Amino acid sequence: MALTWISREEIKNVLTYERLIPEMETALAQFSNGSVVQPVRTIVPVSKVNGFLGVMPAYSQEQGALATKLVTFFPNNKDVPTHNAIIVMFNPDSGVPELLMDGDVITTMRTAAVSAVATKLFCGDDPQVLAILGSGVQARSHFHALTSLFSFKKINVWSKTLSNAQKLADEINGTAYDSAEMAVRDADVIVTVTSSSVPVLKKDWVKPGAHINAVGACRPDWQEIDPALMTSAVVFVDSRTAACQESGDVILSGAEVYAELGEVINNVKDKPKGETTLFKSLGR
Ligand SMILES: NC(=O)C1=CN([C@@H]2O[C@H](COP(=O)(O)OP(=O)(O)OC[C@H]3O[C@@H](n4cnc5c(N)ncnc54)[C@H](O)[C@@H]3O)[C@@H](O)[C@H]2O)C=CC1
Ligand SMILES: O=C(O)C1=NCCCC1
Repeated sequence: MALTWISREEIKNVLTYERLIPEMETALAQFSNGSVVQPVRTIVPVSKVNGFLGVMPAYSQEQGALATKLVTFFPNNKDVPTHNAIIVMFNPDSGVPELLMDGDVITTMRTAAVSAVATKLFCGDDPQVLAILGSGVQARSHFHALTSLFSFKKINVWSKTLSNAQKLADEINGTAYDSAEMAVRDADVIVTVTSSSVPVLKKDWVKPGAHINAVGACRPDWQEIDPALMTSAVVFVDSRTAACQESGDVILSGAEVYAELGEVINNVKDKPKGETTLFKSLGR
């Protein structure tokens, strides 16, 4: 059996947000209309580092794709990234494994591309101010994905450590804040991309009608969002089943999930008008 390896450099050379964002819109639509088989991932806790191994299989007959992503999240990593992933592709007719590829670049870009789809659905064409809470890998990918669609007049950055916020702000021509409240108060789009397991974004700080992409806190006992914000915003998810099993922000607040993004894309659910919207991203 000859297994082809596709490296992160090869993936970086072909993957662009211009291609990925429309592909993610299609994938979300197919997931929600049932044409993709994608059970909630299996999580193997690695408790000594408060991390996990996630096993994420999927099958699309339409696309002739049978694959599994294996991803680790070790939040205490310092000299290597906190997330590491590989993807295995099997021949969908024979079940023979054919491709092994880097999963880091895809995880990094795919996550931001899905937030970009959500932002485009709920924010109109002209959001002016973007706030990013967090300053790691996803903070950077979200900057790139969102600025591939929108021309923000101002980009605010907050991080737990001010020097990290400043470093990112310098890279992206943004403004660093030492208070999350100050960073988000005039924002039309807010992205929470932290490894925090307690809320970093409060309801009272958010401008009514803003859109939030809540990307961290993917375990049932972790939160990134104030419960009062979860229950007052219109909440969207990538997968309703996953949100009810994995999202502490949904489970612990008791927030109602209004719709999957795919249901809005498929015109099964209406878009809210003028309300604060929150996309709780868990990953696919
Ligand atoms: N929804 C999805 O599909 C995906 C979600 N994620 C999640 O997004 C988040 C960010 O991921 P990366 O940027 O790759 O990680 P990273 O390790 O590169 O960055 C993490 C950021 O969180 C900050 N942070 C850590 N603890 C904090 C705390 N207690 N309070 C506030 N900030 C804190 C760090 O300072 C850093 O800025 C993680 O929670 C990760 O699991 C990552 C990939 C996919
Ligand atoms: O979808 C993914 O990949 C991940 N989601 C949550 C955090 C770990 C990676």
